[in-house]
Amino acid sequence: MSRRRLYRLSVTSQTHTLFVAHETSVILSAFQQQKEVRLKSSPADLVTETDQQVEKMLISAIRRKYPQHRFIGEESVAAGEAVELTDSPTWIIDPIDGTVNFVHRFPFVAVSIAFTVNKQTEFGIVYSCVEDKLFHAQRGRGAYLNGKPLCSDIHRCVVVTEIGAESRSITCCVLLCYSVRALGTAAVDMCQVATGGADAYYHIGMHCWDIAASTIIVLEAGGVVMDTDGSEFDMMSRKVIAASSSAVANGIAQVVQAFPCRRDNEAASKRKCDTQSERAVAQPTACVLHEL
Ligand SMILES: Nc1ncnc2c1ncn2[C@@H]1O[C@H](CO)[C@@H](O)[C@H]1OP(=O)(O)O
Ligand SMILES: [Mg+2]
Ligand SMILES: [Mg+2]
Repeated sequence: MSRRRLYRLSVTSQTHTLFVAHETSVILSAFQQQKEVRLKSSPADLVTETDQQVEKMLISAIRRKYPQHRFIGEESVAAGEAVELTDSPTWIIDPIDGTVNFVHRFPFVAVSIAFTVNKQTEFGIVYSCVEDKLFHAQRGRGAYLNGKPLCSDIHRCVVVTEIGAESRSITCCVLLCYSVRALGTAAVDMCQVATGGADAYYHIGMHCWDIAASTIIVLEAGGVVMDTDGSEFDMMSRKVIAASSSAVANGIAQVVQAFPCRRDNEAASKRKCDTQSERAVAQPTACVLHEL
């Protein structure tokens, strides 16, 4: 499996070459192997050595180039780090989205990386490794699948969601739409809305690293992203609807009944984290994502 995709990310005045392919080749070679699996919060919340290894590789590569930048990584948070989204440049990373799939060799697993400045997402990358599909979007510059532009001209009435321990609202949407799908990776589910494979996606209980990158991909493809109650999307709320149009999104918001979820940044939100030095780093927002 020698598929390689090379991205050059230019952030502020610096240029950093991020070999997304290097990390994903680790995932692909581990995909067929026997894995040692550990449980996190529930029997459906798994982690493998590969999740941890890929997150470490990504963070150390980015940190070498941008020592001032901050990170929110799924496995770092599982190891005890706080979720603090500040105005500072922040990378939000899910090293393997779809770990249950990865463990079972169900071929939908993705690396999800978003980059935010002033709490706004500047770009997002979702790489569905086995499918070899690379979705990316940059704020104001559109969304792409393997380098080809995406648009949101879609009317196929397929809804994607996840049916996990915390996805109790699925029955509401089954009544509403023609068909429901669940791929087992929130990032790829949401990219289906960006491609037009699905009309809508909703999920309650996922985390910010599951959907940070795919949110900008849906928006830049012309789609709509909102809270499950129809209010403005809040990345930390653990509730999301993504749809091809406001009408579809609002239709889902009317039937989905959310249940209480602890916010991703609940503990951290009480802390003051916008220091002067962080603001200074956050000023230049220009960033460019090039496919080479
Ligand atoms: N507590 C939770 N409830 C629902 N979905 C969750 C969840 N925690 C993670 N997910 C994500 O939901 C999808 C599976 O249903 C995956 O994207 C999975 O991410 P993960 O594989 O990175 O853990
Ligand atoms: Mg995930
Ligand atoms: Mg994960």
